[in-house]
Amino acid sequence: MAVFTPLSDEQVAHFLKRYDVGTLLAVEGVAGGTENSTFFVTTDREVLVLTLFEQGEQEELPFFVDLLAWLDQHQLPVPGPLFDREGVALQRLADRPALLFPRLRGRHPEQPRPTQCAAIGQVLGQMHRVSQGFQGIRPNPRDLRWVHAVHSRVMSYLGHDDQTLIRDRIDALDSRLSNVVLPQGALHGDLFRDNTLYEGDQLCGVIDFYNGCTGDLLFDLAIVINDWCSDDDGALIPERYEAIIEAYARERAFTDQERRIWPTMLELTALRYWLSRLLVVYVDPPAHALTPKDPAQYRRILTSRIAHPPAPLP
Ligand SMILES: Nc1ncnc2c1ncn2[C@@H]1O[C@H](COP(=O)(O)OP(=O)(O)OP(=O)(O)O)[C@@H](O)[C@H]1O
Ligand SMILES: N[C@@H](CCO)C(=O)O
Repeated sequence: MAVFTPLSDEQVAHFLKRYDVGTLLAVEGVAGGTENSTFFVTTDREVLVLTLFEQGEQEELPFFVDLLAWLDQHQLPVPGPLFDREGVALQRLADRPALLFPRLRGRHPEQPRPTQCAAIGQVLGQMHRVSQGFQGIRPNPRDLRWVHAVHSRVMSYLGHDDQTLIRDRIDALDSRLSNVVLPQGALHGDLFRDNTLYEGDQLCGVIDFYNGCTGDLLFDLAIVINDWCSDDDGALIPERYEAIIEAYARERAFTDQERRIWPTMLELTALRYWLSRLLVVYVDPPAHALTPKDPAQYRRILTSRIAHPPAPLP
């Protein structure tokens, strides 16, 4: 469930008066999602999404609003935040920060076809090109420094082999990533399949930018490859991998440094999600009773990336 703060129809109707969006017909809580309260709001003119921010770094919300608005202005398929009659996007409702968005059509792809993979590769490449002109700054909070900072918090819950795997990987990443300078820009930061909406092969939108940040563009692509292209054993699925990489490369050419560091970036982002999922399970469970995502899946992805380096970037 993902309505942690219920809202009455009267509260929503009153809230909508700030905007030029028509009058309320219906409000429906959205079942997906784990962090925020989300509602589909139907007016006599359109269908909207209302998000209440329950937790996380709320002082960062202006960055996310600016990034979404920037991508929307550059014709990327994202839900650009709605601005009220006074030009304000970020509001308060039920004592929480609130944003209103257009509702995008479509469903999350579970087993994406190569054509659907090509669509996300193309849009991510376009997004990265456009994001290089974005002025906002929010250093990537889940990079190798974060891995260093948090890994010791989960070690005592793990067996000897897992502890050794994590220590060895951090050592390898340290030596391979020192003095590496890669193309920078704004990142989605969590572009899993369940943060996209498709109708057939058409990508209708990319949502949930609340891990958005700035940093190595390649980090974002590696997150996508690990989630979209891994089988149950963690191995890469070649047809999906090729479709994403080829479509991305048509939008943004890779540098030599990126080509060299690519296998390392896949390992770094696999370790990042293994650790973040371990933290949720053992250290910092969410206040709400939700089934945590399986950390072992990202252990399998990590060991597969170490054993079988990917096909080189074009
Ligand atoms: N603009 C939108 N158009 C259509 N559906 C949306 C939109 N925004 C959110 N949703 C739907 O609401 C669900 C929850 O939204 P969101 O991902 O922002 O919440 P969350 O609590 O941050 O979830 P999580 O971080 O677990 O993905 C999404 O999975 C999607 O189904
Ligand atoms: N996409 C994340 C959860 C939301 O941050 C994961 O699969 O672990």
